[in-house]
Amino acid sequence: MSVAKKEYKRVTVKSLVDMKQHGEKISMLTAYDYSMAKMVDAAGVDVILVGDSASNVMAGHETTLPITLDQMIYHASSVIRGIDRALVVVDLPFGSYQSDPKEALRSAIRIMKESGAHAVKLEGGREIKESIKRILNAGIPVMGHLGLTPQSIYKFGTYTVRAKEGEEAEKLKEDAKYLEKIGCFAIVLEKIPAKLAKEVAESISIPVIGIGAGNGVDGQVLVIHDMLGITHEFSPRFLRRYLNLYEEITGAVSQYVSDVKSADFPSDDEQY
Ligand SMILES: Nc1nc(=O)c2c([nH]1)NC[C@@H]1CN(c3ccc(C(=O)N[C@@H](CCC(=O)O)C(=O)O)cc3)CN21
Ligand SMILES: CC(C)C(=O)C(=O)O
Ligand SMILES: [Mg+2]
Repeated sequence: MSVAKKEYKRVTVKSLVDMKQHGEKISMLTAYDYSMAKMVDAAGVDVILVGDSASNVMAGHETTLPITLDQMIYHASSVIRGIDRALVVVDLPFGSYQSDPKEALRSAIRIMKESGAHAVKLEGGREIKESIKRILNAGIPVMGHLGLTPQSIYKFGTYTVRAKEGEEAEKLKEDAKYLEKIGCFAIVLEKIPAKLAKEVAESISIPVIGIGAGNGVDGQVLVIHDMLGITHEFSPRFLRRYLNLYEEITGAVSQYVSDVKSADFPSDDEQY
């Protein structure tokens, strides 16, 4: 397909749907702080996700469950100060939307008001439809998230590929259609068979962004620490590493340590 590339001054939820219509793939990466967001935005990424994966990569927790709404707002407000162009989507953290639709809306409003973000993302399909509808009714754009939903890790017990079986695949397809119908502007599909993801992307008109969901979808997302090789022990098959920053950074720091110990640093030129 020929791709007429249009430069969007500021990416909006509408420009993403436009991109799908024109066959232009959507690039999305996570960021959790000002300096990283500035680089990711300058490099031309379309969507920045302030993911609850901050719980893992920023705070060192084993799962995404412990991160709080206040902490997500802190990360999101830092990211917003770093960007000129990207659309910024923020994960509603575990516990901030599952108990009831009113609380879900309150949580989404806090994110929009206190961080300046442009949209929120919630994990789940029809189980959380009332919450999604309430947030949408308040004029807040919602991104869906189906397939591997890390906030439900203890229900499944593993991070293996989801929706390989008929029934789970059918449910996912119906959920995706439902999310489109009620007005979500895009959907993340995480770690499901490429064939199923392609089928879903072709069955709806809103963009489908994949992570471990193959090349038949409308865009891709990765955790920035993974693609830069900072989380060097995390090696799922879907990950492409563009740098090995773990080695670069530990190398630079150990050089600094040795320069300080040997009194090589600072030199005559590096003092007053
Ligand atoms: N650093 C980081 N990257 C992510 O992509 C990410 C997070 N954290 N935290 C939240 C979720 C969790 N995600 C995950 C977690 C594990 C696998 C995974 O595939 N892990 C192992 C074992 C899977 C298995 O049990 O089969 C793998 O080898 O692929 C994939 C996505 C995606 N998200
Ligand atoms: C992996 C992406 C989709 C995510 O939800 C996160 O980073 O929290
Ligand atoms: Mg997440």
